[in-house]
Amino acid sequence: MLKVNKLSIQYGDKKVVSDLDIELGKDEIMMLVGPTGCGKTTILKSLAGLIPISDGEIALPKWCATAKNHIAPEKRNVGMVFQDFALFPHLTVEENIGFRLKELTQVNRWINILGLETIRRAKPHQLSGGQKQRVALARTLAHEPDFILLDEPLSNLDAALKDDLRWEIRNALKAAAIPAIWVTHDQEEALSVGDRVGILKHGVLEQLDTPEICYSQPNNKFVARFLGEASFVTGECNRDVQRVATSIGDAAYYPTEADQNEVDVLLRPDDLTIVHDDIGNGQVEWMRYEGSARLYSVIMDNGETIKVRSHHENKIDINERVSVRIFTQHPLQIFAHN
Ligand SMILES: Nc1ncnc2c1ncn2[C@@H]1O[C@H](COP(=O)(O)OP(=O)(O)OP(=O)(O)O)[C@@H](O)[C@H]1O
Repeated sequence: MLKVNKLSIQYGDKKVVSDLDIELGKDEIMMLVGPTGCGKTTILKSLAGLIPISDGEIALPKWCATAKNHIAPEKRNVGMVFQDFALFPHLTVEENIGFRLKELTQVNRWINILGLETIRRAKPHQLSGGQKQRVALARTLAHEPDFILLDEPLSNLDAALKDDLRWEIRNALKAAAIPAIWVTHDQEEALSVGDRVGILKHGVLEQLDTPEICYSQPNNKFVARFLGEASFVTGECNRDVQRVATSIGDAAYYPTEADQNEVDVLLRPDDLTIVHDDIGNGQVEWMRYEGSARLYSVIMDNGETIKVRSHHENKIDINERVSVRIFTQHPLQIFAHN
């Protein structure tokens, strides 16, 4: 189990990470996301012992690092997987995976699990990007680290490959039962492969929870906007029946402190329906074709802008009148109106 307690990190006078608390279960995968420059890589480096911390502690059962008690990287038994694979070019796949290992059981185990048998004697320059990343992962896992840090491991690979490989990585981490922190810029990846997602802003963790909770019950509008398309419409809460009424329909809501009369209601594009309607309640501003779906931006007659996702066969031209309605059966998240 990995425990990070009130961790703060500074570069000179500049505080980059503040009061970070994370506790990971023994085989838990935490995705770490946030805008560029918010401190994700800095956090990974501090956990690996590559940079000093200014406050707080990082603890595993075998050691505890603090500002005064720095633990050297090689004493932490941490595994790292980078976007550039970092393989030794002159060594074969099996030599890379077994680098400095005396015993080859783990090497053979991960070659087998990650499907590298046919390339075990190849050199890195003979491998595709996906194969290189599998080798890098196998090397990390074969060394049996106590925890693993992944810094955008898939960002140098093409989209089709990413999809499969992210699941292979998740399955391998689970098979190894090692806690992992995985930094990504890909929202879909963050929501689909992690057990929990941490959303960071200016070095502060805004929310750390399951993907479902972060997506459907974000703590604030920043988190809501960061994880997927988010529209906000004005609503009025009726506490007696726990429903919120808006200009495009009403729905149940998650009770929060923002439970005032007037609130802002979070709508995801899939919470809504859109049909062509000459009278309607809004007008299509733009449409983005996504293959199986179409994403519409609609300017409502009351001035609010709403994004709606619809089946690809539901084709509506720009500037056409439409009717947009709330469709979802699940409660909606509300925020204080501003
Ligand atoms: N060695 C350094 N010295 C001084 N400032 C640094 C150093 N490394 C990073 N920073 C600053 O710390 C902040 C956090 O950087 P970090 O690389 O951790 O962000 P990030 O969230 O990983 O960004 P990205 O998503 O772009 O990779 C940034 O403002 C960055 O400019």
